[in-house]
Amino acid sequence: MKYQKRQKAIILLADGTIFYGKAVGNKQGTAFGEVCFNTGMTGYQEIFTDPSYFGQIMVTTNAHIGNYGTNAEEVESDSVKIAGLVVKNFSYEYSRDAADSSLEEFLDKNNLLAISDVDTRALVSYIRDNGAMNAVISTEVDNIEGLKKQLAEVPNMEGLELASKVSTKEPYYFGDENATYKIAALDIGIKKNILRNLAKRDAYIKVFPYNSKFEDLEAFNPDGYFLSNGPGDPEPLAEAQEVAKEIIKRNLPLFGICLGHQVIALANGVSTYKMHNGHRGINHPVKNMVTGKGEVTSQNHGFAINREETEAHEDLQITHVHLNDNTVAGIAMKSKNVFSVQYHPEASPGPHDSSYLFDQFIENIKNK
Ligand SMILES: NC(=O)CC[C@H](N)C(=O)O
Repeated sequence: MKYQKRQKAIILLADGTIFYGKAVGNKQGTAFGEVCFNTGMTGYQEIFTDPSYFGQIMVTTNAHIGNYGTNAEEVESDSVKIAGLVVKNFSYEYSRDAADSSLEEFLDKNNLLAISDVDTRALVSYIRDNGAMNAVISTEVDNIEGLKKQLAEVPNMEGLELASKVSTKEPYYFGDENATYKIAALDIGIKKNILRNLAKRDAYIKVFPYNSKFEDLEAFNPDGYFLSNGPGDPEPLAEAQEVAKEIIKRNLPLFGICLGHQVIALANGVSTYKMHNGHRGINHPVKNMVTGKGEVTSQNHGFAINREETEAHEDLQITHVHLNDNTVAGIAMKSKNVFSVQYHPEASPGPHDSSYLFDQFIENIKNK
């Protein structure tokens, strides 16, 4: 048996609640972030590398994590983006032909602190009841008071701008340069599978840093514009909102996913708010209000757009609704070539019910 004497570890929540566990591997250390949970039964590697999770400590509700190893191609960015990991059973062994390393090696390479043997069911039901909050995971189990002090200094997710921490520093290209359509994508935390989905639909994409100006994107002479997913609060993203306003003003084809959707709402004067607990999983039910059809969707967000303000807005239509809590899951502008969704049609991980949204974007470009 590997690591028979593993370090004791804790997760300490901002309200003082403690859950106990053990460090994964030989790791020792401390990591801070906002605690959140994902209910997906599969797709842990995609989750851990999704830039939208930057600054968050991930609790997985699936009881076995690591059992199918990792594969260099199943990433949503070039590194692990979560701040820390909390699991029930961590599998040091893995069995899958396509895997090229164990999850333990993968996390070590990325220097990520993970703790296991935590009663994640109790932890998740606690944070479901008490709402999103900051937390620390640590092997310093005898330094609770010290950890509490440090934890109190960690900034709140509300109001926090994080896109700059994960965005590309320089523009780059994705796909085949001879493709039919050119798309300018603003990277406020973009997932690779969004780029793959656009490229697969005959698009050549230029990806721009979070603080680019509309003119920078326009200089690529794109047929369509895309605003990506990403971490943190959408409210402080003034530059991205400005880009959205300029695109909207010119009635150019625009599609936004998750953080990008929130930015489009803000550009229309609709406010966003922090949810009690976000939506994170791969079986979230959404109703398409235009077709009346249901979709099972992949979701990962802790903020949402204000429903009343969206309803009152004369140029906005609610196209998608989350069936668990009636929050707005998608919007379109009535007089413009602009639409967006709060969830993840790129589905990495997740079901493919919503991939038609990428087709719709390409149609919008064609019809322009
Ligand atoms: N996946 C995302 O783009 C998340 C958007 C935003 N950071 C939120 O938590 O709501």
